[in-house]
Amino acid sequence: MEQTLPDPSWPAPSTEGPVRATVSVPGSKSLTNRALLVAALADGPSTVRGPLRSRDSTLMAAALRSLGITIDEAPEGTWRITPGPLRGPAAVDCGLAGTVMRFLPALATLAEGPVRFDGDAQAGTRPLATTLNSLRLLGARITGNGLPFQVHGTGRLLGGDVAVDASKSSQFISGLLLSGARFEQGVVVRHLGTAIPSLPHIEMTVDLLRAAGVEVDDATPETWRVAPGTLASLDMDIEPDLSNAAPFLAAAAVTGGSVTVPGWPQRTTQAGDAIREILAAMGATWHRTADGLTVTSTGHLTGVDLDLHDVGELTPTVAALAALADGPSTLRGVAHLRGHETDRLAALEQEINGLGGAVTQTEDGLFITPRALHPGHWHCYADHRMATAGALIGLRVPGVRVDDITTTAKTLPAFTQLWTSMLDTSR
Ligand SMILES: O=C(O)C1=C[C@@H](OP(=O)(O)O)[C@@H](O)[C@H](O)C1
Ligand SMILES: C=C(OP(=O)(O)O)C(=O)O
Repeated sequence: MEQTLPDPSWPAPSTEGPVRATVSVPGSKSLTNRALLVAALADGPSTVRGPLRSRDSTLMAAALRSLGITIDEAPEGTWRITPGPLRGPAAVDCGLAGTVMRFLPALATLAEGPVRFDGDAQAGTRPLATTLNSLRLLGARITGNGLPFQVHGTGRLLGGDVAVDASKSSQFISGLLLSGARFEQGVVVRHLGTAIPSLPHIEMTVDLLRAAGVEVDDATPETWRVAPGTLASLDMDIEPDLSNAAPFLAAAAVTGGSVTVPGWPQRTTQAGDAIREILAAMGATWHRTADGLTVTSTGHLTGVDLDLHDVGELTPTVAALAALADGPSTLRGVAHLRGHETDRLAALEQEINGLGGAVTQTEDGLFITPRALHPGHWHCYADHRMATAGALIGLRVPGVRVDDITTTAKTLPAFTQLWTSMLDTSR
């Protein structure tokens, strides 16, 4: 007898009414993984409150533990990180995490012994050679030019001046800066190439290093100088992840509702903060109170022409919003998204068009003309932000099935619970 296998895809919930909810979003991936790394290099134990627990941060923590760092997790969610001598042999699983594959090799040069790096098959397609070559220029011995590769740590790195082409990822620069104070000569990183994407993420790196007492000179554009020295231990709260908050705020925007995210920081280096102004440019309104950031909308969104170079992480959410807007949109400045978890420009074009949309890739972005969309399968390509973009479109288009919603575990394992309870409280 023929058997039909159950469809493992996730039926994205849709709603005709406005979404009205308060959604508490877990900690920032970018802050959590930087805090872990800086704490691992510090001269004493650090306390990190409210860290993100997700695949990317678990991989970072596991890698640091295998290198000799102690990370104790208290039940209320606080991490206590106690540095120790960094040592190999160790094995680092990068998964699909850019922060692990591009931040940890520099730290691994400071370990005594070999450190082997590997990751998901799809991680092998993400740009990485710049990280390895820049470390070689600073004195490291590394075998391999991409995943898998091995850092032959000697417990020290000379450091000094290095020129880097970071036009494909800001993480090439952040990775060198984060460990740079522990290099014998510190590090001077100069960018040579077309514009660096995601600059707020480099500001976040500099900010965190300064919080650890490291001297960083970023007065010259596209040049960073990290003085050699010790890193002080951290005592910090992790902000909510504002890029992960974006699809929830966008849910208010596309349904004519109102969503509040508690704990929205007054001042932040997170690129995701830009979602406020993007939603405002599309016709929604936002205001901040002691309760958090609230986005309210009539449900009618205008098309926009936006350069997302600094905030590329938001592109899948913004593309989904644009597909549901009243007029066409152009998203520019995000050619580097071809090297994210998947080629996000190709994936967004393919998936929105698969539901009847009209999206065209340009050299550095997307041109999106809203069309009436129909039910269908939405493929994620192992990309957490493709999954949440599919959920957002599904809110307004009944019958969208997201093929692998579990990929949201990369940065937000609780996504489906938060999404469905946002809808439950709205009914
Ligand atoms: O340093 C970081 O934490 C990040 C930097 C950015 O990478 P790119 O510069 O490669 O875009 C961003 O997109 C990524 O999600 C996180
Ligand atoms: C690009 C992203 O991640 P990563 O840190 O793996 O580069 C992202 O989260 O959108």
